[in-house]
Amino acid sequence: MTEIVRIQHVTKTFQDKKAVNNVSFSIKKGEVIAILGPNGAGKTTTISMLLGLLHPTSGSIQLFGLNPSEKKVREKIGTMLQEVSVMNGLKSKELLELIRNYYPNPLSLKELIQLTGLTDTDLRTRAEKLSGGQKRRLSFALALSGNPDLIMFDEPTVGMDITSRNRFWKTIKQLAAQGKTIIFTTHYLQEADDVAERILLFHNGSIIADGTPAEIKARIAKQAVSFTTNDPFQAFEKLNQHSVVTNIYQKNERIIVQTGDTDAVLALLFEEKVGAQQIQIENGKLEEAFEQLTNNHQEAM
Ligand SMILES: Nc1ncnc2c1ncn2[C@@H]1O[C@H](COP(=O)(O)OP(=O)(O)OP(=O)(O)O)[C@@H](O)[C@H]1O
Repeated sequence: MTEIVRIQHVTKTFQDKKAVNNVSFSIKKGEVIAILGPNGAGKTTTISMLLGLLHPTSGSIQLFGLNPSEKKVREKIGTMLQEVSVMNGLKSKELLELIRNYYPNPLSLKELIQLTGLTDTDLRTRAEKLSGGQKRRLSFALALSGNPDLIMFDEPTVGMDITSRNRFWKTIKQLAAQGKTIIFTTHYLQEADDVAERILLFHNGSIIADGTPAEIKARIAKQAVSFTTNDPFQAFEKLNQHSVVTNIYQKNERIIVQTGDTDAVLALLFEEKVGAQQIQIENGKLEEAFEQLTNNHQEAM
């Protein structure tokens, strides 16, 4: 598969603050990537460098095998930044036509309307009179107007209501299905889990985990099998002898068996005849994985 993004040993220092610290990763065509992390993790700085708006203090960045600031690269990129600023004096439709004309292979107005949900009223309104939500729709349409191969967003859903948010992610999934490469930053674990195929988890300027949402969960969130039984004491005794059981405890009426292999524990429940009822498999939550990863990392430093 074609490599679209390659970042090698990139560091960005502001005064003596290392906002991004020796980060390397590459992204292939068609991947949907979430850059996830708490405040100050280095997400915006990374996206800004990918967009060619900031230059790395050291290390190298290539997009489509070229420098991010080259015209050939810029024509293939669409973006919507946190601060939405649009040109005053023009109606949305005029602005869209203007920007579309910059690109060799733009999307039609009809396609842009279909993708972003821009309304007739939006299109007729002058840029300075647009509401926050209308501005967002316009800037999303502007981002897509050049029919970009690579789309990058910095916290795209901040300030969107739930309907706009759902619509936005539906469109992103549609674009991903067409083979577009998509990178977005977010604080929201749920968003990363729902939309991204791969998460780069940033903390203090470094990548502390890189994998699918499922891999990140499996790596550290504990999975468990839980059940009820008439004889908890006997269940404890029997299950505790097996090395596949990492921890066992009782919570409310349920016995919780933590493990790296829920299938093996399930088999044990029947082999050991512990009288298990109402059996459930509990998968680790991404929220917990996120907290544990960032906490562990802090402790290690
Ligand atoms: N222009 C700048 N000058 C000085 N320090 C900066 C500058 N830009 C960012 N920083 C610092 O670099 C670190 C990383 O900032 P960055 O904005 O990349 O984080 P972030 O993960 O996007 O955070 P948030 O989620 O709050 O937007 C922070 O400590 C920030 O204060």
